[in-house]
Amino acid sequence: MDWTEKYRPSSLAEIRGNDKARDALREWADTWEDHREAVVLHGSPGIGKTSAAHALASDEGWATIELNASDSRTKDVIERVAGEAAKSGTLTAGEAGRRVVILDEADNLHGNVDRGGSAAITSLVKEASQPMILIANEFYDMSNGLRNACQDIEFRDVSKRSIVPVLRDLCRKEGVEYDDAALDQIAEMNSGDLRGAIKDLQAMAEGRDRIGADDVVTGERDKTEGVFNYLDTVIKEAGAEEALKASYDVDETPDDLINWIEDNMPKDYEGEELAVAYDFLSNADRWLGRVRATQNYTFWRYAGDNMTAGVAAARREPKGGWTRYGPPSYWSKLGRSRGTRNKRDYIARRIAEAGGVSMSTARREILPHLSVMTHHCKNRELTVAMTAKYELEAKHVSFITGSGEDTNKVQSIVEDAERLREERAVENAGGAFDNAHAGDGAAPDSGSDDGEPAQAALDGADGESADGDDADEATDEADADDDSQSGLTDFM
Ligand SMILES: Nc1ncnc2c1ncn2[C@@H]1O[C@H](COP(=O)(O)OP(=O)(O)OP(=O)(O)O)[C@@H](O)[C@H]1O
Repeated sequence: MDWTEKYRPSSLAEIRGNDKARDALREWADTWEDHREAVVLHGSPGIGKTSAAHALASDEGWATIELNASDSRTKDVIERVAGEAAKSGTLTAGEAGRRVVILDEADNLHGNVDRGGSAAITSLVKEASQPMILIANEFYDMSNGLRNACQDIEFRDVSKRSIVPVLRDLCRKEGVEYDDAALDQIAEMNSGDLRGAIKDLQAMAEGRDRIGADDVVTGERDKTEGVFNYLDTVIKEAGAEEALKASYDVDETPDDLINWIEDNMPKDYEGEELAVAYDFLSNADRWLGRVRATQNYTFWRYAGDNMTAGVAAARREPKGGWTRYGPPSYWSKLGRSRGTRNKRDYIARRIAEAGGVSMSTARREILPHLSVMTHHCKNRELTVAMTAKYELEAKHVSFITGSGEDTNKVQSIVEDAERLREERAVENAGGAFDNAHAGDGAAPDSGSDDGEPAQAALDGADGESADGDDADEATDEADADDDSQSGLTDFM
């Protein structure tokens, strides 16, 4: 059995490393009758938000119902639960009949925004006759209205100091011996993610009576070895079916595997086969998105089929020789934790909307390119222009440029961008009847048409990626170029 489930805290007292949040949550519950507000628990994945919600309910003797915010059925269910409970509430005085709704992924309503998802959830939250606990990774990805309708409690990453004793305790309960250094290392590797640390510990304990410091390192190495073999099979030689079989031996989730394939496949594939393989990867990506939105892990299969059998089937001719495959780049890896993935996807969405390109072009080609050009805000003018065009907040600028969110540099860029946007709004108001902009809902854009790489990337149609080196080339070029040249015109 999964240790994270087996040892899931059953009472708030067992939640580690977030004492302040824990006390605030209890206080919220104890005073719920008076304020009747929902609460949102927010913070990185794996630090105990969902566990705290359930533990609280168990402490209070409340029944729970857990729903996913982006699921289209959620609204109906909440209405039913809230309605029913309201009725029974009149019969049973006191709290015995209380039900708490736990609403996961409250920051992931984008897919539903068009259909009024966020507004619908907000009004439910406001009207609910029962306590509601919302869970989010990124508080600021929630709509303004939804944020304002809730109290909020921040969960912080669980410090290494709090993780190690949990691991030690689990080892004792499971009768596994350990080196302190090994547990230290596991805690370190998982930087704040207690669930990740527990999962690593369990994986390492399998088939061993003792976890030594060496095992921790070996564990990592073995894992990578497996991926290289898998890549060799899928990219170089296997048919679809054989490729699928190889994927059963890899110790990586499809979420991680797609990054490995995406970064290494273009080293061997070219032309038409590359384009077809990219299509399969986009399909896989969509299935991964569905898993994230619904937590329905059976979809992983479809993601796996697309990225494995699909990529193998796209190959037109056998690939010989030896290729230097490498671990996923910084940019692909960023997708690994839900927090950063949300930020990355938010920016990609802004780029896609403003530039009329697909999300995947925005994410895989334009975003890395912008990042190189604005690294540490070195090209300030461009960074301001980008911030204005895509209407980015400080945290997004920080994400793209690598400069700290709270630094003066980033803050002043956001302010200047705001000013720039206002100036342009005034200019544009003057030319509101200008047909040249008719139907262009995006931020003002002079639409220069020279052949700069950034321009090409920003205009790039999705199907263009027949030459998979495009993105790399564009990035290299930007690196080598004088930054003030490339792409600037597009924002100005
Ligand atoms: N603070 C904590 N104290 C004790 N156990 C924890 C804590 N955080 C995580 N865990 C362990 O990790 C598992 C998963 O945690 P949980 O699902 O509550 O995290 P989460 O913050 O809600 O993550 P996500 O945002 O991904 O849902 C729990 O079942 C428990 O075993």
